[in-house]
Amino acid sequence: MALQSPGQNKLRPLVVIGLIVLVAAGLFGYTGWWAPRHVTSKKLVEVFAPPGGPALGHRRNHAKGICFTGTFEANGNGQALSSAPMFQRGEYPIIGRFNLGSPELSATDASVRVRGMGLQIAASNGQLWRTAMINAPVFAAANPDAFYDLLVASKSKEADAMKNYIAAHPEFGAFLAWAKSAPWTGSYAEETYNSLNSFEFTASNGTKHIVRWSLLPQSPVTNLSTADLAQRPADFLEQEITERINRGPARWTMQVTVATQEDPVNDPTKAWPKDRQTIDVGTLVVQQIEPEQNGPCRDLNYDPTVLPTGMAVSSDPFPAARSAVYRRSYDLRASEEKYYPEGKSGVQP
Ligand code: HEM
Repeated sequence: MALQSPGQNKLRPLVVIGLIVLVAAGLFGYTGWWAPRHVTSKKLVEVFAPPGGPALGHRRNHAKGICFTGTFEANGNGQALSSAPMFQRGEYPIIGRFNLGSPELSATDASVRVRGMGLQIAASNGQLWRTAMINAPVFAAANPDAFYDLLVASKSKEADAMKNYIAAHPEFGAFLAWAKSAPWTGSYAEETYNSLNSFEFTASNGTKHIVRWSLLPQSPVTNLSTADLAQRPADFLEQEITERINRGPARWTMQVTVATQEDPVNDPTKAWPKDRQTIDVGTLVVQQIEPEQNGPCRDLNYDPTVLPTGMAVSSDPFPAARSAVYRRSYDLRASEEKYYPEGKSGVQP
């Protein structure tokens, strides 16, 4: 029988607590995207910087954009999936932003393949749903580390950098195929915007589903030829959307797609099969173009983890990483006072 001194007995609870902390920290690090073997938000923000340096006072990616306001008209059908207050039939105010997927503030609209939309829907009880979506049907990388490696390779001076990246990441192929072959539309109003990341919805009865969502344009879609595109002015998308909304609102159907057990929920490079259940939950109505420089979007960070009751992140590693990166980008641009356009919005990041 082993003998224990009174001192050893006193220490035991501390040792046990220490072990629990170590195991918990290990598990947390294993699941957390910021564990040492993972890329950090600092590196992710820095890798976007163009050769001439970042656009000070502006978003570190999707720098060029145009703000809007309007309403989300919920039809009530979303309640079958989520108890989110903005899924109750009714109208909810929105603040959104059309943008180009580039860190360059001076990018020409015809040169950027990825177009995006940042969106905030506010419920009357103050709860918010923030999302940032793009027109691609799949994302370029399967996880934040791979996305970092892709950005590094795309900027590398080594001739084989991209070739090597593609060889090591065949999953990049789906995005590449879309980028090469998808038609270019002539308007932000004609784009489909996809969440790509998956989230967990919980209905009032406790039922849970993993979902992704998309905004499908109700405006007719006209594709531009390459020749047409080449002739468009540098800011044609902003001019077009401003003129269009001045004439009347633009609308999108918000569609939620429900995953089955077989679907990959933690990898946005993988589309789900076309036959998955979808529910149209309402209509997004863009009513007013707002000033970009000092308007209501300036102080907003479309952090995809800002979610109402009934919505939560899933096992998809992107939203947590994006939250940290968007926060860092926000903190940087807001602290660059000389370049951060002045204005009053009252909106909190
Ligand atoms: C690890 C992956 C990602 C990184 C590092 C990243 C990085 C960034 C950064 C730095 C910003 C600017 C944030 C701000 O200052 O407010 C931004 C904005 C944005 N991102 Fe991402 N992003 C990632 C993934 C995604 C994905 C998966 C999507 C689409 C599904 C997306 C869509 C957007 C859009 C639309 C905006 C502009 C939102 C706005 O208008 O403010 N991003 N991203």
